[in-house]
Amino acid sequence: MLFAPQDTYPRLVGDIGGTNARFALIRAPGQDMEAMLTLPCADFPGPAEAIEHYTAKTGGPRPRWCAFGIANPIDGDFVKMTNHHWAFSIDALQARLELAHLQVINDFTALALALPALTPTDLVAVGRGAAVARRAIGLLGAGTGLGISGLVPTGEDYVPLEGEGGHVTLAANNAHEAALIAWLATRYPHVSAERVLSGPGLVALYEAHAAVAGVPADGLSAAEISSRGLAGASSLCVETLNTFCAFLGTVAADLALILGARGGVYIGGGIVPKLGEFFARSPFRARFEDKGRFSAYLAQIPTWVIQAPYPGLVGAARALERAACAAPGGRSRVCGGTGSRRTD
Ligand SMILES: Nc1ncnc2c1ncn2[C@@H]1O[C@H](COP(=O)(O)OP(=O)(O)OP(=O)(O)O)[C@@H](O)[C@H]1O
Repeated sequence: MLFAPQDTYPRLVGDIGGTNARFALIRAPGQDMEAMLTLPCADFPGPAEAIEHYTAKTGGPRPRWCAFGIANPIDGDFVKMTNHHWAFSIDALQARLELAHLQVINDFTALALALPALTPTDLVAVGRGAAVARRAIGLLGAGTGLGISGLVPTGEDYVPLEGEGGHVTLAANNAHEAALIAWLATRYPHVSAERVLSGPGLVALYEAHAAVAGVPADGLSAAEISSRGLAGASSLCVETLNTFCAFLGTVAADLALILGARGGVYIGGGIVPKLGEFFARSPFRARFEDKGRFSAYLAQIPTWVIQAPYPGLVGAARALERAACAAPGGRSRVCGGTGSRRTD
């Protein structure tokens, strides 16, 4: 079906994590995202209510096209979130919201789509290395869970990866890490990377440090562990944060090797961007390069922390733009107005 560019607006974009749902609007072709709002998922029975709350607050004409990333694998029409109670049918959601087009994609697939649109001010480089153009790019991020994705170049474009890399098996790099993993294995049947590299994982890692050191663990939240670690107020929290960064270095390097990510590795999610200078000084980068015969290969690969405030929304906007361009008549009739930031 042919359509005019304005038929795809207003566009609603979203980024639904295990804890927070973020939304924004693109009202017309060529306009930037506006009215960004973050809502706690726990306050709503499902995405329909959260989106209705958002659109009632922002006012204006009803959105016609919508895309959101969600922290879940997408396999068919029914989505049941792993990290909280939301469960919904994509078709029913589209009908209830009276949308002409609805795209629900994995949140890290959406974030991967945003990467080419990020500018140097959106990124903080950690360590050396230089990106090679038109090579694969890696992406990982710890939040409520551990998201992993990437971009693989095809022709003039990229294909975003949709996998479940957060559930790979966590590997130890030394005897202390092996002891931590052995303790975690008494709690979980499978010690995946996400068991450590996430908000709940940071708490588990702190408890593992306490158990291995033979000292009592205080009942701290992930945010409390990181704030005490950043302030140097607790040696156990400092050690926990350093081990967290080291494990992230291991997993980021594994990802870079698997993808051949000479285009660089990006780090997003809700946790690392809050660690600031601590992360730059942490064992992350040394561990990233600590791969025996492949250390020199990894030393050439840059690693960046994403500091942009709403990169998932940029990715959802890119997903809509790609869908509009791919629709019959879209390339000639729709692709003029990006409604999101420039891509490569
Ligand atoms: N300052 C902090 N330090 C460490 N962990 C934190 C901090 N603030 C929040 N967290 C943890 O980060 C997680 C929330 O991450 P994020 O903001 O990415 O949410 P989300 O987008 O809903 O998550 P996701 O997309 O991973 O499901 C929670 O587990 C929380 O405990």
